[in-house]
Amino acid sequence: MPVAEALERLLAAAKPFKAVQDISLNDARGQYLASPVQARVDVPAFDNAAVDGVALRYDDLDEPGLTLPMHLRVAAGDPPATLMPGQVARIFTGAPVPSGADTVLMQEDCEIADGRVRLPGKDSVKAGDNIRPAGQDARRNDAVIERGERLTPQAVGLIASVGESRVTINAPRILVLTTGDELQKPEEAPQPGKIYDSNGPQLEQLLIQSGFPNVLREHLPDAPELIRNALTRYLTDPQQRPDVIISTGGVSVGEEDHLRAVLETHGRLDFWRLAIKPGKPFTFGEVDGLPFFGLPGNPSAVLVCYLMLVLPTLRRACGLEKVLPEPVPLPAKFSISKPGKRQEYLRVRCVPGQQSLVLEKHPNQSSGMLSSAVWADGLAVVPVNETVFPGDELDYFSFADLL
Ligand SMILES: Nc1nc2c(c(=O)[nH]1)N[C@H]1C(S)=C(S)[C@@H](COP(=O)(O)OP(=O)(O)OC[C@H]3O[C@@H](n4cnc5c(N)ncnc54)[C@H](O)[C@@H]3O)O[C@H]1N2
Ligand code: MOO
Repeated sequence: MPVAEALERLLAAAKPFKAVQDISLNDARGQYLASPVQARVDVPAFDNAAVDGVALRYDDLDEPGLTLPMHLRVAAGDPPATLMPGQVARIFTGAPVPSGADTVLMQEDCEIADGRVRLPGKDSVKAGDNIRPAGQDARRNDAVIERGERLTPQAVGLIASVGESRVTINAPRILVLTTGDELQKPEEAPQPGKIYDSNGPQLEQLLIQSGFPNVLREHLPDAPELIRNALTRYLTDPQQRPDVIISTGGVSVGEEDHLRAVLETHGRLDFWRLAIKPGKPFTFGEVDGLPFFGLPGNPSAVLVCYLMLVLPTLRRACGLEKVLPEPVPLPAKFSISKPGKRQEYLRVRCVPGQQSLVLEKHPNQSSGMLSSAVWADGLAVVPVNETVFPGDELDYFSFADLL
């Protein structure tokens, strides 16, 4: 199955997460909103001065050089005041513009001395100059951030500006199951024939960095009975029941690859095997109504499948429409002379070229390697059946944009 079709099916199957949580805005950066935030107030709440200077009525500027006493002084935080025709007010940045005034002059553009101001003529000023109108940033009752949006620091600031101190976020619990008899924990001494688990730590950090911090992790041996028991335990314990399950390993064709069989008997297998490199044995299905992503065991396949297939699906379940960043077309600095049967995601670096940034490929693209993924700053996509020559443009996704 082509990658695009698999993604379409995953997104279509994504059901909104039921697990939501009401949290302090101070803890919300990086999280996905479960309901939109509505402005309680206009922002700014009142017309206010954008500069330090003088507030007046534009029509009072008919006589260039006219010198007037300043009747009022309004600073930020002062209550609203009123200005009569022919009067001017000393005003400071952020202060409410007095009713009756429609223009603010910057103090550098007029002469202020001894409580009086010498005014310029109309030709150097426009009515409304230097006033930030009420509601310019947000209007009362409007949604300032939509459901599904991921909260950036700026979004946190905007939500604070409309008077909200708490938000409701998506809070799915994600169970990560690593499988394989060959795996051992980092704290154990190296054993013959064994390798250290890197998928568990990598996947947990990918989830946390992309806004899903509620991760449970367990390692299981290559034993179908034990895998079934563990699933049953998680599914029947309300304290631990996940909203999503992601496994790594055991989805290929070998005799020790049991995950797919467990999925078929314990739940439902929707699809298996994609034209994606790395990640061919990617598996998707459902267990007890929960989405189940079976990622291959190779660590770089885990990275690519998570970023390109799993994360977009999690984001859609949060309510987000645009689940992948726009790729940037950039010229390759390398060639691939043999067309592939799978869409390939190359670990690349974006480096300065003669005319633009260009893509450099790591010389070793083995899906068992992670050092090339650490060297890389993103992924370049080579479509099925295509060759690449230096200068050909490829779609590039930076890790920073993807996460
Ligand atoms: N006869 C075939 N063999 C394989 C095929 C195939 O089409 N026919 N596909 C290959 C491809 S492509 C991939 S990808 C792998 C995926 O296999 P599995 O998903 O069943 O994964 P495992 O066999 O369990 O592991 C693959 C590889 O990754 C290592 N691994 C597993 N878990 C971890 C972990 N948590 N941390 C670090 N490394 C891990 C494991 O030791 C293996 O070396 O199948 C190919 N074979
Ligand atoms: O699909 Mo695999 O991850 O290329 O080795």
